[in-house]
Amino acid sequence: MDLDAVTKHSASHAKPDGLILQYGTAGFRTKADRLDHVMFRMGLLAVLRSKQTKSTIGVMVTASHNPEDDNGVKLVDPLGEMLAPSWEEHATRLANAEEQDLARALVAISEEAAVNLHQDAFVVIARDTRPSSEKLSESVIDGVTVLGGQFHDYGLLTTPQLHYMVCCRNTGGRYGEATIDGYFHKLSTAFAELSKQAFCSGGDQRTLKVDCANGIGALKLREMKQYLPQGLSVQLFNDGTSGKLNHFCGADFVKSHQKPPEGLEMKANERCCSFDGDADRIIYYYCDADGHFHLIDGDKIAMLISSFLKELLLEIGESLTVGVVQTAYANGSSTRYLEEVMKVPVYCTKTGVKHLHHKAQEFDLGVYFEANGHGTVLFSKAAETKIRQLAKELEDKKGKAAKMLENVIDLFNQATGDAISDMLVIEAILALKGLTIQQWDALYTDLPNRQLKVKVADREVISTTDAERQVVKPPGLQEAINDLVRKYKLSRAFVRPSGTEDVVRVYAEADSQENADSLAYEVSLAVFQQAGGVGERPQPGF
Ligand SMILES: CC(=O)N[C@H]1[C@@H](OP(=O)(O)O)O[C@H](CO)[C@@H](O)[C@@H]1O
Ligand SMILES: [Mg+2]
Repeated sequence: MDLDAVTKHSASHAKPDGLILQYGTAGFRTKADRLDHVMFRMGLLAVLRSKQTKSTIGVMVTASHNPEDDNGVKLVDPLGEMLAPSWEEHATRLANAEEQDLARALVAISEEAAVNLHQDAFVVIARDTRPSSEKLSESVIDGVTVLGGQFHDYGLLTTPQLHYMVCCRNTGGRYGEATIDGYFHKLSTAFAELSKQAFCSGGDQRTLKVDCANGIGALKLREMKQYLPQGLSVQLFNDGTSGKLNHFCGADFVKSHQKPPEGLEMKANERCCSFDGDADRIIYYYCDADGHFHLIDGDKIAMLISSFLKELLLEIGESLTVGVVQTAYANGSSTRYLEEVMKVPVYCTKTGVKHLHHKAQEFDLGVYFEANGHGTVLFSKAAETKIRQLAKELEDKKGKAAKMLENVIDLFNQATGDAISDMLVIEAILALKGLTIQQWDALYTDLPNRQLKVKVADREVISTTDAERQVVKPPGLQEAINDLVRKYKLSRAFVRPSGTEDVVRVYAEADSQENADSLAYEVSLAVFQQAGGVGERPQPGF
């Protein structure tokens, strides 16, 4: 390592005085103008990780659903998964090192992680459409090259597309070709094959309206349109030509405000969906004839997908295990429906995709979705081999089901949740089953719920257990929540410190919206009072 060169280059990526950041649930995120040093240092770290794993590592510059003037960065590990936890610690340490300690921190990390410094390093980089992203990705490249790493800059990609590229590059092309064309080709071929019966020539054209959050999803979906069968017409809204990224639009806005995005004209019963700013989340919705808005979130998506998979498995007569992984934010009705009606085992993990992904790997077919629309399906190696073999051997109805499952494997992005890939899976399932969005929605009714944020002086004073459903500290807070929950029917509430924002999140559900709202308010007040709330006290009413 040429530490003198590192120190010299680092001087032009100076760390703002006193700035301390944490590699959180989704990497580093803050205002874009405070991130230059982090980008440079993540370039350095990616080189070390690449040398250590003897693999290509990805660096994605994005702040997903956060405002346009934020930005962020995360590293993608060899198989397209999130960075390993021990390296998250290295990332935090490197990002927070004072200028004069940077070289020492690099050496310490290399030693602790037993990095062979003579090994070659290769890093792939991509970015979202934020105005700050291009400059920041150049800083990543500066970090990579100063340590002698090779790189390829993909330029503009969705986050899941970068995960896909990393996975392709480290699996000798078995997963697909590591180009944008390879991605489009893989997904569109699987989609066309899976849904060919539904989209055969002469059939009705199905229309889907997509709110692209004025982000990267718009660019990539527009490029993909030419690959899709005639039978599916995808109409893009909030495509970035005029509106601001994530501003009153996108999956996060729609899910958290439970209302339609601006910039998308909805007629009654039209099928619509929203991507988030880096296109790794998707949410569906529609307005009924009375003008009521209906949200179909990640829980209902998981339900639709797992029921389709179960039907196909039943058809081929294979007893492969299907498990659904959720977080505490999953609507109580969804958990009940999956367990009691569909008889699918459901597991709850901590918030954050890496936890769900990890749990989902325990099943032959692991379906995971956060309620906010981030998710995918993972197939174990054994299940994939079995299904591909059956697709060759079986005939008639069984053979058809096995081939469909094979196409489902290819259509899902198994590295991470992917709005484009998930959208195509959902569109295929709805078309094949002849389901309208209303019929899908009607399979169960969500319990009314409310999410709130509370500002506290230090959110780390709250610690939780039981997949974040119970508070352990500060003492007395969980008892207070229990007492409040007891006042309402079909109620549930929990609080946890956010991993991406400086707030404590409060979630409540109950038998009516009014009750969910008051429970959420009362719990917020308890947090404010017992966990050091700052600023304005929570107020009732929304
Ligand atoms: C309630 C909620 O939606 N939380 C989000 C949010 O995490 P927090 O730790 O709650 O800030 O951002 C994560 C990263 O995008 C996402 O995985 C997660 O689901
Ligand atoms: Mg995102």
